[in-house]
Amino acid sequence: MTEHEGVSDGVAENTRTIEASVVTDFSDRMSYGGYLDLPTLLSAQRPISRPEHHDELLFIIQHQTTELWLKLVLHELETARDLLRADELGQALKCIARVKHIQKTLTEQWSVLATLTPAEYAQFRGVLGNASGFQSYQYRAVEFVLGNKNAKMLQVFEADASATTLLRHALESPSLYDEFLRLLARAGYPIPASVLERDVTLAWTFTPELVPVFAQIYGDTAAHWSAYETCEELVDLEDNFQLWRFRHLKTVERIIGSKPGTGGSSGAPFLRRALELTFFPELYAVRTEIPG
Ligand code: HEM
Ligand SMILES: N[C@@H](CC(=O)c1ccccc1NC=O)C(=O)O
Repeated sequence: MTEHEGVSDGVAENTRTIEASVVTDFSDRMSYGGYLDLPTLLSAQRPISRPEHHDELLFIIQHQTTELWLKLVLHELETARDLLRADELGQALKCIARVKHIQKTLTEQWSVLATLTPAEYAQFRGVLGNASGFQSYQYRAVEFVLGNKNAKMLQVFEADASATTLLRHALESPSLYDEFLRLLARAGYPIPASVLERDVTLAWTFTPELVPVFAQIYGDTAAHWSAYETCEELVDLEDNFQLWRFRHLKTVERIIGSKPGTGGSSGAPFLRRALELTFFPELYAVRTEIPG
């Protein structure tokens, strides 16, 4: 032992001394793996190709991590919607800010899957049968919470009672946009009664009467700051959502070209049409009305 051991021990070996205070006995204590239930999480990757294809693990983990993030996106968006209902605008914006970061991560993550070549994917695509991301109920619930409702999307979940319950609840609840418009009405903005009383189970469609309301907000941002800020946060959400859809489409094009999808759709052409969907059309239309 040298007199400098306290600071230099292990440095030459490129190892770090574990401090004596570090807890090592977890026989009777909460541990990392126990808290996170890692045995469950890490036993949920079960490739089914035989012999097992090297890249199937990538395919599974890409989907599972997306589903985990979607779970949090849904949690945050539902909370944001409830906070808008309670006129807690600042707190709602905090949730939306978090969702925006998750969306960026999800969009960026496509580059990992893009390392899967067409030939590699073709070697195990067959085992997927008719499974498809089209059957992601969390993805569909996020679309619903953002207002793009479509009751027909519940059809594919008929054999899955818990997915149906989750989606039916999202279908029948007012969307984030519905609650924002109700908040604006409470704040004195002239939101038409037809908007406030609409059937919230239907997809939101372009409502021209709202454009002058937003034109007033965008025409004097200082006077309408909190409404304006929320509008721009919603535009960010839609923008990010579309970027994810675009990267999905482009990844699909490079991996399966124009092959039909395992879910039974035409594949890339079907995904391309999703780029025409919009959550907050009036927030885009208002831009045309800005003088100049
Ligand atoms: C090799 C990679 C992938 C390919 C070739 C692919 C292909 C497709 C195709 C062709 C569809 C249309 C439905 C069908 O007929 O199957 C679809 C839908 C979908 N996929 Fe993927 N996908 C891939 C990866 C992913 C990943 C990683 C996710 C993340 C969860 C995902 C989520 C979705 C979702 C949510 C839909 C429904 C989209 C909509 O309704 O517009 N996909 N995918
Ligand atoms: N629809 C894809 C298959 C696919 O990507 C997939 C299969 C099972 C579980 C999730 C999937 N992801 C997205 O559609 C295809 O047509 O190749």
